[in-house]
Amino acid sequence: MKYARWFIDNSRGIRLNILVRIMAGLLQTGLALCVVWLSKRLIDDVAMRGTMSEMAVQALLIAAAVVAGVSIRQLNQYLANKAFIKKVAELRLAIFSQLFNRRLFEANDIHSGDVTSRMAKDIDAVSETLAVQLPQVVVMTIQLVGAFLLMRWFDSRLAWALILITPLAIIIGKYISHRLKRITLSIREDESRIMARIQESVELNVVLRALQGERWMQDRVEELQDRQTANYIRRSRFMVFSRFALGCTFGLGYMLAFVWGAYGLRTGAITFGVMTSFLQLVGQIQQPILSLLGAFPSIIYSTASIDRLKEMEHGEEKQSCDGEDITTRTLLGIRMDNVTFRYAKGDREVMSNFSHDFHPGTKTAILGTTGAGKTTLFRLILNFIQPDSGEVTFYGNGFTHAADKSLRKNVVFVPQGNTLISGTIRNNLLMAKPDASDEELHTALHTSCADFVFDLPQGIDTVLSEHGGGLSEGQAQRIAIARGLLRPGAVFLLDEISSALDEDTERALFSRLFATRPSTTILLITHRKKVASLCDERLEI
Ligand SMILES: Nc1ncnc2c1ncn2[C@@H]1O[C@H](COP(=O)(O)OP(=O)(O)OP(=O)(O)O)[C@@H](O)[C@H]1O
Repeated sequence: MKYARWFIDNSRGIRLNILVRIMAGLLQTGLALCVVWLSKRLIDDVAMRGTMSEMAVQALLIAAAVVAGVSIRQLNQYLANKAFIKKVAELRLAIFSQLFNRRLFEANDIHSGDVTSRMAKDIDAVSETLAVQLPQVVVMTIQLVGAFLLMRWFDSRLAWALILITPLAIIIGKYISHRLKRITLSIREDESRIMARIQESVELNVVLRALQGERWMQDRVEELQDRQTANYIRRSRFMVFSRFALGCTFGLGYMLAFVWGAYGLRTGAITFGVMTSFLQLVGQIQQPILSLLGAFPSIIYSTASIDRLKEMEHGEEKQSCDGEDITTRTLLGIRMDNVTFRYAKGDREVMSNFSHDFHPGTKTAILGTTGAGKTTLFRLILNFIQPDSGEVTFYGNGFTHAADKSLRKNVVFVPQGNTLISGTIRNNLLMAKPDASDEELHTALHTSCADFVFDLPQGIDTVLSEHGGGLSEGQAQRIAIARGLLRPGAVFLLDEISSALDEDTERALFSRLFATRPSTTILLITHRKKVASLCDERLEI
């Protein structure tokens, strides 16, 4: 039921397309049944007693119905492709935007390689079911009912005999669906693990080679690959078995119709026309049933994918107000009152009853041993994580507000490490302020001591590869600082931004920064005493 709800909710945007295809499918069914009826008339009435011209008219009618049927099928195919492409794009965008709303630093975070796999394979699987398979199932069901009713009109006993096979198909289907879903889930999970390993191998290629860990990594991928292959084969065997069982059932059904018809012809109970119709109708009942059986595994696979996509929706970031950014022009201070925090239940407390007041406009150096909780402090201020108890409050001239996502516009955060993306230096900077003028970009680069950019042959339009590839660590760090400087914000959170800089550049950087931002409240994490001595306050964590 929950899957039905998901499909209904997500059919938005392609409902008209689906409706048109169902109507077209109905028309197609009507035409196919018309062909059956016209064939019967051609044989029983026109061929036996009619004139040549009547026969020609009848044959033309059949040909027209056949051509119309084929045209509608092609149109259906085209519309199905269109709906599929549209749904994939829509779902991908929706899931992509959720990436920026999910709660961060959760214990059960999904691996980035897994996210990539879900965004490709799972989205394709559910879109295929939603846009292609399900509408086809509706049409096939209608076709089945239509053919059944027409057959009942010709000979009700035979129709019932054939339809009795269906419960058998349902029982077999139910038996395999449960196992099929389990195998599919484990195939998808392994796919995610493989993608995660591949992604890490690309990203940490140099490290792996230096550690001579290539063989180790290849063995891990091979293990996963072997397990996945075994599951794929298990699933195929399962499908072969089920198709064999169902194929036999329907094959026998066809034979039953054939023998029944032959017997009827012998006893004179039916005409040659009825016999022809029988055989056509048996085909028309079998074909939708077989198509339904074909659609069945894909639908099962896609329910596994829905579960995996839903997992990505979970854990929306908390926000106290209605999502509007709050921007304040006053100087801002940050007060931490008795803050206690641990990352997950059972973990040790990273912070216990921590209190401190970062006064408006002050520059505070935050020092402490590795793992003491300095970065965690920044995450709390940015509200990426929330205290288990205690409060983090922003305050200023007549302004007080609990730390919240809506206040992020007032905070500039420059994390440690290389955080540049591929593309030009300009684009890396514009990410922080899309409408920044050239002058603003130049000023930011100068303040962050990144003047070296102007000496590059392509200057600010130099193209970088992944993670700012093409630059040294220290150069990338300074561009990341310039990017932060383009943001508005009365509070700067700088996490070891000068760790890759030489002493002279580091001193120049902080003196330019403090000179150009005299009233900005700056919290900077550092391990260097010299940097700390440039600040108004020191906080040991
Ligand atoms: N996402 C997380 N999940 C669980 N524990 C975490 C997570 N991030 C950090 N921790 C733990 O919280 C503690 C504080 O980490 P934090 O990154 O704040 O330290 P730090 O003082 O910034 O260290 P460093 O100077 O090495 O950057 C560490 O013991 C770390 O193991």
